[in-house]
Amino acid sequence: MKVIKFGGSSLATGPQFQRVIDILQADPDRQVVVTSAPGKAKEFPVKVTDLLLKYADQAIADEDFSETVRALKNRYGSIAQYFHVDKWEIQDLYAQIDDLNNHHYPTYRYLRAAFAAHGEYLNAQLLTMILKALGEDARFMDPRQIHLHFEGRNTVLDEEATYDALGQIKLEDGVRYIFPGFFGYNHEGRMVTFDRGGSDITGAILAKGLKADVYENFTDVSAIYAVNPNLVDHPRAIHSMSYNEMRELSYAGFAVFHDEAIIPAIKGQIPINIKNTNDPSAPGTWIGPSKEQKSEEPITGIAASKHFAALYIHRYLLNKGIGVTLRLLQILNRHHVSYEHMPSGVDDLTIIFDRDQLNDEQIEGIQTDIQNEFHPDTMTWHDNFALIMIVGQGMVGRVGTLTEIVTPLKEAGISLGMVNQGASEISIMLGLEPKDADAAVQAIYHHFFDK
Ligand SMILES: Nc1ncnc2c1ncn2[C@@H]1O[C@H](COP(=O)(O)OP(=O)(O)O)[C@@H](O)[C@H]1O
Ligand SMILES: N[C@@H](CC(=O)OP(=O)(O)O)C(=O)O
Repeated sequence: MKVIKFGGSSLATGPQFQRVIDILQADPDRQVVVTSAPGKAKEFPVKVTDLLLKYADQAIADEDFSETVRALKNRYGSIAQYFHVDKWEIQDLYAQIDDLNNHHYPTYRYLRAAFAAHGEYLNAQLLTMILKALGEDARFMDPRQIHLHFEGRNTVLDEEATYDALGQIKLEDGVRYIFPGFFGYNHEGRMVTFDRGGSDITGAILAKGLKADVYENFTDVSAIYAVNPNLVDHPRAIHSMSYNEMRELSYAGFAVFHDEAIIPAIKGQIPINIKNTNDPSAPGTWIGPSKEQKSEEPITGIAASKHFAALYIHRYLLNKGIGVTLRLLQILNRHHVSYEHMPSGVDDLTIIFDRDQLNDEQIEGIQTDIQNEFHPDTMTWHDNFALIMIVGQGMVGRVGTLTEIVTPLKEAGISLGMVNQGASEISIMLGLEPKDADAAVQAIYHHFFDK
């Protein structure tokens, strides 16, 4: 059995839905289907999830949302019309859009989650209707088995409850099960969403929980490329890579697959195949356990992400102080802040944060407490910081890779704020100004791949 997830670009229009149906019908093993909300298309520049969040914010602010609701109905209506879906069935979807604003939600966060989740919730219902009309035995699955709750800014999966519940599902031959992605429910039965792009995570959880042979993830590119295709023309495709390589690359900016979606796949040892809905015969990219044979290329991919911030602290004999790191972490804990990385030198260290997770009050509070407790010689806050991750199993034990990475940067006149190599040796992280990040990625890519 295969779990097959379609991204928003694959389900954006009627013709795209037809491609999805052809892909499903080409393989009876594609039994568990995960849908995203309709994404962008040439004629629809805004994703349905963004429209729903706009609708939510307008409802919260007591503003007129009639135009937004019209746009939402138009998205589902145009797909339904393409397949001549029964008028009453479309009306039912429209009523669910209208009804969103008639419910009570305990907080704005739950309200926004319920609105956003309906992008996939309605799309899964629509796909089920269309498949049934085509004579398929298709069943809509409300993802009640996926137990989620909000914890601070994060969404947490209750693994035991989820995998117990999924373990109870007995799949019948010849039936297709259509699950909406991106959300689950808390113990009060409220919809709780993952972060943006989280339908990939739903697919991975179902693949593990239902013991799939493979997790197919259909998107709008024919492979994962060694570099973001928006930065380099015709970049080299990655045919296969390890879970750990993908985890690092998606963490650092390969938005094609959500970084947290790797974890259930690793735990269930489910191979992942990224494929293109518009070119389904292309082999795509395989992601699985570590390759036994060493790759010929030292580098598998280069990713960049610009949503970080960094705090640089310098004080002579910082390394001699006992419990310095512990006390720093206690300060972060007091301000409910988590950090991403903490590379250190003899007398200094840098703490790297996800900028999107911080507010101004926390930034101020952390600096004041560090000032009072450590009296650093220098402390500087970099509000915008970019990280580049150069990843490759082929770097392990290889001599001179770092020189090869920094040489093209020197030639391009790009200065680095930080260099850090992970203990696993499969990645090297560079920290630099966001304005230099794209040029740095291009320079490193051309050095390694344009030979
Ligand atoms: N290294 C990469 N390889 C392939 N695509 C990438 C890479 N980095 C970023 N992307 C972007 O990811 C996009 C696909 O992800 P996404 O838009 O989330 O798709 P979907 O709607 O199918 O979920 C591609 O169109 C591409 O622009
Ligand atoms: N629809 C949600 C979740 C998702 O995973 O979408 P996509 O598969 O289009 O990235 C979002 O836009 O974030």
